[in-house]
Amino acid sequence: MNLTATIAGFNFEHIMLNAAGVMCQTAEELDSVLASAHTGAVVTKSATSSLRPGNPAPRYYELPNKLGTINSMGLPNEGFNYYMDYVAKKQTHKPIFFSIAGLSKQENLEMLHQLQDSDFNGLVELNLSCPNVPGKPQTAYDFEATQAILTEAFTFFTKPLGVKLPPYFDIVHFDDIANILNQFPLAFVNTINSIGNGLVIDDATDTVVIKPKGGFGGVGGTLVKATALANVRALRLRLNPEIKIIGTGGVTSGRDVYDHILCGADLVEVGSQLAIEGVAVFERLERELSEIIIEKGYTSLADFRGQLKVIA
Ligand SMILES: O=C(O)c1[nH]c(=O)[nH]c(=O)c1I
Repeated sequence: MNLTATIAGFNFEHIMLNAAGVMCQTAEELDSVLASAHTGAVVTKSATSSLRPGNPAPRYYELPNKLGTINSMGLPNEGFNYYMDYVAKKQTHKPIFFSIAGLSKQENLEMLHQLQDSDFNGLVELNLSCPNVPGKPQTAYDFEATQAILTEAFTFFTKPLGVKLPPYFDIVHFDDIANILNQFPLAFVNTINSIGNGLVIDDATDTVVIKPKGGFGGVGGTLVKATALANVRALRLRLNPEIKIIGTGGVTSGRDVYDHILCGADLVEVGSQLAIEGVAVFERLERELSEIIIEKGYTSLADFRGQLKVIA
C-alpha cells in the first residue's frame, strides 16, 4: 500500500505530521515527532525574530469528552535563531517545515531573507493566521495585506514556500483567497489554523477557561472538523493543481485523515489530538487509515485523493 506524498520534490514516506504549535517548540519536542515511525515530517513552532514567552497562563485547555481544545498561547517560541540552529544540525531524511509568524510584514520578510540566504533545505510555512497576539489581526483575513506580502516575498524567495491559513466561512472568501494564492508559485497551502476567538466556559465556576483576552482563543479538535474539511475541499477545487494542500483540523481518527484526503489533502496534520494523546497518536491514526483503505479496496492515496462525491 502506498501511503506517500510529494511536495516541491520532497518525498514524504508518511503523510502525517504535527500541526505548528503542538509538540514543536523545543528541540526535544521536534525530535519526538521526527522519531515516530509514523510521521513523514515535522513543522516548527511558528517563529518570531526574538524569543517570546507568550501570553499569561492558563492559556490552553482541553474540553471534556474530547470535544477539542482552546488556546491563546500568544506565539511563545524560542526565537528564529534557535530553530535555524535546530534545522542546521538536524540529521534526518524527513523534510522539515520551518514556520514563521512575524508580527509585521517587515519581520516576516526579514526572516524569509535569512532563510533564503541560509543552507536550510526544507519547506517554509508563512503563518498568516495566528489569532492570539493581542492587537494583531489574522493577516489572511486582510486580502490586500496577503497579496502584498506574497508579492514582496516572491521577488527574492526561491525555496519551497507555503502559507498557513485561517478558516474562511463564506464562498466568496474562498474565491477571493484562491484568486490571490493562484497568482504565486506556492508549494503548498495549509488549511486550517484554529478557529479564532472562540469562548469556552467552565460550568462549575461560570468562568472562562483561559486567561488571555478575557477567555477568547483559537478552537481546535473535533469541534472544527466540518470547517476544516470545507476549507480543504473549497481550496482544492479552486487552487492550481501545482499548489499542494496540507489538511489540518479536527483529526482524531483514521476516518478523519481519510476525509481530509478525500477532500484533496496531500499531507494531514494533527494538532489538538496530538496534544491530548501524545506522539503515539500517529501510529493509531495510520493504522486506522490503512484499515479503511484496505476495506475500500484501494492501494494508494491517489486512488481516492480529492474524489469526494457530491449528490447529482
Ligand atoms: O497562540 C499561538 O501561539 C497560536 N495559536 C494558534 O491556535 N494558532 C497559531 O497560529 C498560533 I502563532
